[in-house]
Amino acid sequence: ATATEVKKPVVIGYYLLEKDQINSYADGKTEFPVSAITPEKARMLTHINYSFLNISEEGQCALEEGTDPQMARKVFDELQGLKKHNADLRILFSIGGWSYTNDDSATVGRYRTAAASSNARQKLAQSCIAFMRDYGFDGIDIDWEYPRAEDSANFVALLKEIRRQLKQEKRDGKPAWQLTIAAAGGAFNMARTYQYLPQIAAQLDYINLMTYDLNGPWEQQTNHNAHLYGNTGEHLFENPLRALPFKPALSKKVLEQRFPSPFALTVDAAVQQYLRAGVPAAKLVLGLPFYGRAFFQVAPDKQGLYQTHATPAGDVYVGDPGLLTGCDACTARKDPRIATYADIKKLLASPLGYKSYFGADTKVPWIYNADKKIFISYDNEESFAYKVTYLKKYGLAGAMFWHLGQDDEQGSLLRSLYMHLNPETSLQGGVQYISK
Ligand SMILES: C#CCO[C@@H]1[C@@H](C)[C@H](OC(=O)NCCNC(=N)NC(=O)NC)[C@@H](C)C(=O)O[C@H](CC)[C@@](C)(O)[C@@H]2OC(C)(C)O[C@H]([C@@H]2C)[C@H](C)C[C@@]1(C)O
Repeated sequence: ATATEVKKPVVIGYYLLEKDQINSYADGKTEFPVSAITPEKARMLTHINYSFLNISEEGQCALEEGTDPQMARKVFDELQGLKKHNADLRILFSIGGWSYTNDDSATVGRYRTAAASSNARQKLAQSCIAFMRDYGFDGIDIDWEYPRAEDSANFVALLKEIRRQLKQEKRDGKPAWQLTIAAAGGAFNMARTYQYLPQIAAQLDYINLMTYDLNGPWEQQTNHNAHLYGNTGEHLFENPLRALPFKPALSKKVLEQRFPSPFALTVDAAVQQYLRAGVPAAKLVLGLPFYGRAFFQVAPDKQGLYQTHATPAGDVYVGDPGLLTGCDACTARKDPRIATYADIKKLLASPLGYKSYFGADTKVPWIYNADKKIFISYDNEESFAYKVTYLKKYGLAGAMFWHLGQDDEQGSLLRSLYMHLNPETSLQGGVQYISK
């Protein structure tokens, strides 16, 4: 490669296939089988992260209990098969995810324990690398949401152990093994490990920022899922990073400069906080949501923005699954609070009164249905254009997104993301057929 050749931006797509979908994979009824990742899509991706593995009771990398290993192998072989369309494509598996690792999860203890001693770390790392080799993966992504402050040093030690063992694994002729994590996209979750970020980053190829879920039914007012910039009308927060026990202590002046407070919880705020922590921009990957979040009983002022709402906030949804009028898929999934980009496009095309707006300052779209008093915050090709311009401005490695199965049939979001990241390709009219 010529010295001047700029590294291709990464496009990291999470591929979710839950246990029951794996077990019934051969029945042809899978919602989003690997075959839905068309050759064209495979050529627009640099990484696919299979979600999720868990840590077993024995402290090892494993399929979720009750997963049929033969069917899992079929799925993984199909994922590896995508490389025939794109020789540079890397397929990693992701361990964890919200359900297995949030503070109230039944299995979060396994993560804390696995990181808490050198024996446990060595055993987990060894099992993950064996799993990776056995199924032909190209690396490991850890999606622990989130290590607590008291877990942070152990978390660094775990990453070091995995990296140490990966270095021992010969990988002649194929792309080097990679180790990545999914990391907090908001200052509150970021605060837990903030002071360890340089040490965490040193072990990693990429840090996938979950710069979404910035607002949801847990907030008093409606606001955006993943707005790039703030708005003077939105709720501001005291900056939790300012209160961290920095050693040596930072002067009041430095604290005020580094951690503006109060501040708006935005994508830009998160990226700047990672950069100020000393994380190399070239390891940062900007997370994009392929889903939107719906709020109910929302007043019409400001087209539903920054209004009170009545949306059940619990992890398991209780209430009418049909609240998001017109979203049959949401009703089938029994949760009207999360709509895929595909669902949202259908709602906007329907005669049900969903109107879309775009924030001149926040650079994200939203929907308000005055008749049904429904507010939906989401992302689209327009907000992605602004986010790609932003990530290029700060020299980030590229984009990640949650998740592949939420795009529309044609894969419009992925294509717009790819084209904005690779404008030279789009000049040649469509995805370059990378034949290798
Ligand atoms: C990492 C993650 C996101 O987890 C999703 C769950 C946790 C889903 O979370 C998200 O979609 N989060 C979007 C942001 N992504 C992440 N937090 N993490 C991430 O992107 N990592 C790369 C939430 C909104 C959800 O639907 O949770 C419901 C209760 C509301 C829950 C927990 O019952 C659940 O319901 C379904 C939809 C049936 O899915 C399962 C899970 C049991 C699976 C296991 C969780 C999953 C994949 O839907």
